[in-house]
Amino acid sequence: MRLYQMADPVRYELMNTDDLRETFLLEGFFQPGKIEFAYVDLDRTVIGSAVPVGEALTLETEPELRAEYFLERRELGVLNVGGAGSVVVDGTEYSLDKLDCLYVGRGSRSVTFSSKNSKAPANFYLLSYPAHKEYPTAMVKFADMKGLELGSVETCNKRTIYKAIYKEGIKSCQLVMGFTLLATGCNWNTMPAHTHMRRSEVYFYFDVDPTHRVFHLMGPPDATSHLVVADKEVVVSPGWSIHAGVGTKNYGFCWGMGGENQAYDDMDGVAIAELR
Ligand SMILES: O=C[C@H](O)[C@@H](O)CC(=O)C(=O)O
Ligand SMILES: [Zn+2]
Repeated sequence: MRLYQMADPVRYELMNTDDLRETFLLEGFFQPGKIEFAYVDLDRTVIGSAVPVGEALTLETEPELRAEYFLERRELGVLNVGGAGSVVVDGTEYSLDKLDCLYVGRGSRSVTFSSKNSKAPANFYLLSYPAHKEYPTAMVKFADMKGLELGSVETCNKRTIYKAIYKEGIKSCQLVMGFTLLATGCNWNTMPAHTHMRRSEVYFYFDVDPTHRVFHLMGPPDATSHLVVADKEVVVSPGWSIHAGVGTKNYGFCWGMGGENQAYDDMDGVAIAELR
């Protein structure tokens, strides 16, 4: 498992493009037939992917976790951004079509991933945080999520926020997870931007046209930088950093958070004119 150590705002100011990319941008997930993981020291986030092709893939513990099994002290969120698939948790099967989301509670011993059709494999995005108690494993289908409409065509940021794991939805210890889909012709996410010191956030961009890119904006509001992000890449956002982006075309992204406060609207907003 790759290990990432986050930079603080002081080191951030000294970083060039390569430094920024090596620290905040995680590439190389979604290898066919494999499970991939990265461990980020910030909030002890584990980020991963599972792309089952043919055989089912099993969630194995990692040496760095010093745990008998992966979810011994952790909880896991799973979002399918590929073809139809299923996840079996301790003998119970959950069928996940594209954009269906599963929460797997602490203490679940056996987790396996499979695809319905190897030619159109499931692409499971995985996000895990430490958990202090067990909450029941639960799935929410895309069709049953109530979207929150934000933005407008005039400001190029018309988009729908779908919350899956959150206070009024699937319960968890600290994981908050959902995704945002941009309307055709719109390209700005999370603008106006915000920070939230009580939680770090992980952005996973998907459905980015392979010939297009998203310019992800990060950093303190008065000292922003950008990362050029391709499809299925991940950006880690510390509490002191804004997280927003503008694509050369519309796209989707999964946002996931860990920390001490699950209130979705606990954000410190930044006026657009304050950004530098
Ligand atoms: O803290 C919450 C997150 O930054 C995202 O949910 C914001 C987002 O999806 C959007 O505005 O498009
Ligand atoms: Zn946020």
